[in-house]
Amino acid sequence: MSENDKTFLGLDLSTQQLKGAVVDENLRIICEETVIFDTHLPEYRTNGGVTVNKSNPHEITAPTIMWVKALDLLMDKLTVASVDFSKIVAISGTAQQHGSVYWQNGADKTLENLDPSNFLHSQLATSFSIANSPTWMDSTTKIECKCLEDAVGGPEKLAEITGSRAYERFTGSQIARIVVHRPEAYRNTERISIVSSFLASLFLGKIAPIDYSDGSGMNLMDIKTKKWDQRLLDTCGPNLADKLKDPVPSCSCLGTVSSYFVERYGFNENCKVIACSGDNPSSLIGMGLKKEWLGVSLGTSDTLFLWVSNPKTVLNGHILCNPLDQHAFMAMLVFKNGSLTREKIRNKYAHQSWDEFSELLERTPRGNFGYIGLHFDVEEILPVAIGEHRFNKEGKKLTKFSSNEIEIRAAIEGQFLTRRLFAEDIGFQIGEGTKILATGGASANRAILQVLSDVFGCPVYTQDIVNSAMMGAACQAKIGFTGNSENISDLPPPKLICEPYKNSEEIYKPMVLKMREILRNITS
Ligand SMILES: Nc1ncnc2c1ncn2[C@@H]1O[C@H](COP(=O)(O)OP(=O)(O)O)[C@@H](O)[C@H]1O
Ligand SMILES: O=C(CO)[C@@H](O)[C@H](O)COP(=O)(O)O
Repeated sequence: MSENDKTFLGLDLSTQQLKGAVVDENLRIICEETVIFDTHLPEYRTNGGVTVNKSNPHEITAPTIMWVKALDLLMDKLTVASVDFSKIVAISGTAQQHGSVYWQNGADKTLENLDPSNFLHSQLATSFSIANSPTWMDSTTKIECKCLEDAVGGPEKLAEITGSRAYERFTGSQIARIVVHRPEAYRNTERISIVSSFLASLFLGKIAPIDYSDGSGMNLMDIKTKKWDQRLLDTCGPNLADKLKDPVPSCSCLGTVSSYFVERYGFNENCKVIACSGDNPSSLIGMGLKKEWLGVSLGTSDTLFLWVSNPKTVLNGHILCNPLDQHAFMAMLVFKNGSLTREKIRNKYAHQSWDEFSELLERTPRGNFGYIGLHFDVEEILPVAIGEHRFNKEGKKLTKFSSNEIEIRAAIEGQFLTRRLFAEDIGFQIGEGTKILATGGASANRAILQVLSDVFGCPVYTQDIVNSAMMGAACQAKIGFTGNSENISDLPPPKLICEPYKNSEEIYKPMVLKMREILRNITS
């Protein structure tokens, strides 16, 4: 195979869809396909890729086997698109963070002996001891979170060790809940994966290890030593070290693709499988995020992240292991009510049209006459709050606003004001010289980015690829293959999309203060 014939496969198993892209040596996309869970796999009846338990709305899961079937479907789509699988020299992936997969006793053997004439989903149907994987949207583990913090001496101590105080969606407390509520299923669990290492396992034909970066989103790992903390493992469940196995450096080579993919799709038997990671760490890679930039991902969740060398302990946010540099870290803030909330607002006030939504958003003045809307459709992480809240300039609670455009701007400004407030609280340097690099589905919307730019007082850039997590996965494949992280300099450069209006700081600085007051009232 000549140099130029080499290709890489990057996959993104995110909340709402599974995407895959084949890229060439210069990271140019040759082919890209998507499987949307709600529409392409309606038999699983998910909404936004997840299932909300009707009797406990905090319990939000996804059928594990749906993700397997999505991979079968994606591979078919790539085949129909005439991808030459024999040219792919390395595969890697990215996935929603924190979600967990419980492999039934014997699953590793099943993975090793897959029959290439059959679909993966029909062969793995009985391989999961828990059928519905807890997702990052779940918030059922308050009790377990308290136990984790108590085990090491409180939230600060846990944040110092693992990079985060206990969060309900983090995998440690989720495992602990399974141990309490499904003890029999836990006993029958051979191994536990997080969604990214689960994706790697399907290609590897054996249960894959967890990478440092996504592993630091579990409240179980010491982010400095990169080892599981035994006290935390013991608090969550018996023999947990055996079920997790040791984590590995991000972008490390795990082995070659399983014979199933060689025989069924014509992959080269030397094709490497590179450790998969979480969608936010992969986005940091796929954006080529430099030190002076703030990454803002507007996907199902909204996240803010940046590269940090010497992180402080933070209580409202996370420090994760950096996926590119084992001595560095990334700081991150996550907001649950991102795109699905914007979609709700669009459907209610703009006839389900992004064009109409954008037009109405652009028609209202910055600051929105002081009207602020907060929409926490599922329990928010920052702040911990739920429900719809509307306020006028004087901070008086209202039940609705007088027009659709005021509703829209109030909701979008409300989102970005809370994001700025929490970003400032954990010391993100926002101001002169800060540049935002936006990604994720909603970064295609210029009107939304203008509000982001005005509220933060920074210019906003995007890249030619909307899905930086998937591009990050392709980069991981290339880095793992070549063993060199300098090899990803071909990423598209950031393009300036909008700059803040001159008086935006005069408008939004006081509104951040007002927001602080509002949040104090709705969360107390
Ligand atoms: N033009 C648009 N304006 C605003 N939001 C958009 C637009 N196009 C797509 N989106 C949002 O992007 C979201 C999906 O983003 P994406 O980053 O693909 O999600 P994830 O990776 O979490 O599955 C959708 O829920 C949709 O609301
Ligand atoms: O919980 C987090 C990060 O801590 C979320 O960001 C998930 O990783 C889901 O990501 P998207 O599907 O929104 O990309």
